[in-house]
This record gives sequence, structure tokens and C-alpha cells, in this order.
Amino acid sequence: MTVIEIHNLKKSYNPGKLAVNDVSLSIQKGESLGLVGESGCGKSTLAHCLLGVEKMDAGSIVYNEEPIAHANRKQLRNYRRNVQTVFQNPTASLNPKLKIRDSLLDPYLQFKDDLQLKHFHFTSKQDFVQQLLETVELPKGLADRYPHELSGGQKQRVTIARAISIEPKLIVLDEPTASLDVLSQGAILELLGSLQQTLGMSYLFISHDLAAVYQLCQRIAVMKDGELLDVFRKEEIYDSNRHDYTKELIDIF
Ligand SMILES: Nc1ncnc2c1ncn2[C@@H]1O[C@H](COP(=O)(O)OP(=O)(O)OP(=O)(O)O)[C@@H](O)[C@H]1O
Repeated sequence: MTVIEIHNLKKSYNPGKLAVNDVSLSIQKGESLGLVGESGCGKSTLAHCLLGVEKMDAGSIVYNEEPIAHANRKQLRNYRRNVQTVFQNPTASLNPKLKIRDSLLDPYLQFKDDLQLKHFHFTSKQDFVQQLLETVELPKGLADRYPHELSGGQKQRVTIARAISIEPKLIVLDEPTASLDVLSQGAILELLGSLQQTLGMSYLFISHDLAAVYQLCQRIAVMKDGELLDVFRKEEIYDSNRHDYTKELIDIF
């Protein structure tokens, strides 16, 4: 089953230069799709169009068989709930004035009237917060701390817990490990892999690190200069018909 389809997406910021040039992609239920390419190739722009942060110039995004452009308010709200994000910089993603418990509860409080959670069952908000912290392998005592009292890796775990709290269908992971040290990077990738097994959601994992994408994803898409050059299953990475640019990326990873 397809969770999301992107058809012929085009986006430019400056006339005459397309940041994303006619990209089509789909993501299946429970799948991790990796999107790799060098800095400036258009990965984040594609994610921003998917998240509605940027308006696309042409193309369509189809969710639940409905183009988002034609969605009514209720469908848009459903889309926003089901497509969550984890960004590169967890410090910027967390409100410094909110205790961790309040950041964790924020999406739930926004969407609770529409939610029928399948995985999380709780008797109180306190119980829910504890379950979320446990799910991302953080000590329960962190609930009453503020973001500045946590390490970068711990903060990223909080943003992951917040994203999964409302059991979305898709999480857009935009360079989620880029700001972390190597050990924390590996631990976050492992956590993301195991959460996917438990919760069954899909990921769009954006990274310039082919090794990280290879670790987490079942399929890999390669972009360069706004264009999608290659899409393949992980086990096909060394096939002779890979695009020359993919081969260059493989050589350096
Ligand atoms: N808000 C913006 N205004 C103008 N140009 C932009 C804007 N955002 C991105 N661009 C340009 O669009 C192109 C694609 O940028 P984008 O951030 O999507 O690439 P990326 O692959 O995500 O890069 P990185 O890995 O460095 O984040 C680049 O040429 C960039 O300079």
C-alpha cells in the first residue's frame, strides 16, 4: 500500500533555476526511503514541499489517494497529523521554555480529538509521557527538565518521541543525525530502525550520508541538481546499471 505519492514536483526560488526539477517518488507503508545527494541538490526543498512549508510550482502530492491541493480542512488536518518531521537541529525544534513533558504532549493535545492510537495506551498524561520516554530509551526523570539540560542526542530522542506520539503514517527525517557525534548518530539510527519495526510507520530519510541511508532504508533515491537520477532497492546498490553519479557516491562511502 502506498502512503504518499509525489508526482512531477517542481520548485524554484529564483527564475531560471529549479531547486527541484520534475521529481516523482512514492513511499510504501512501513518502508524507509532514503533520499541522498550532495548539499544543495534539493532534498530539503522536496521535504518542505511535502510538509507544506514551501509551495510547489508544479506537480502534486497524493495522500490517501487524494491530491493534497484538493484537500478540505479536515483532510489537511489529517495529513498534518500523519506526516510528522524530525529535523537536523533538535535544539531549534524544541521550545526552550517548555519542560520536556510539555513538548512531548504538544502534538497529542493538538490532535487528541481525532486520534485513535493503536500502540500507546495510557491512563494519564503522566503515564503517556513516561511511555514515550521509555520508547525512545530515555530516563523517565527527564520529563521535568528543560531542553538545555539535555545532550544533543537526548534532545533528538525527545523530538523523535514527539513525532511518534501521534502514530503518524510517515516521518520525514531531514538529516536527523547530522548535528550529533558519531556514537550518538549510530544510536539514533538504531533507535529509528527499531521504532519502525514496532510502530510500522514509513520514513523519508534525507541525508548526504549514503552509509547512514544504507543502514536504515530499504530503498534509496539519489538526487543531483534538483533531479532524481536513480531509485533502487538497497540490495541493488552494487548493480552495474546504477547511475554513474550513484557509483561516485558509493566510491566515497
Ligand atoms: N529559501 C530559499 N531561498 C532561495 N533559495 C533556496 C532556498 N532554500 C533552498 N534554496 C536553494 O535551492 C537549492 C536546493 O536547496 P536545498 O536546501 O533543498 O538542498 P539540500 O539538498 O537539502 O541541501 P543540504 O543538504 O545542504 O541541506 C540550493 O541551490 C539552495 O541554495
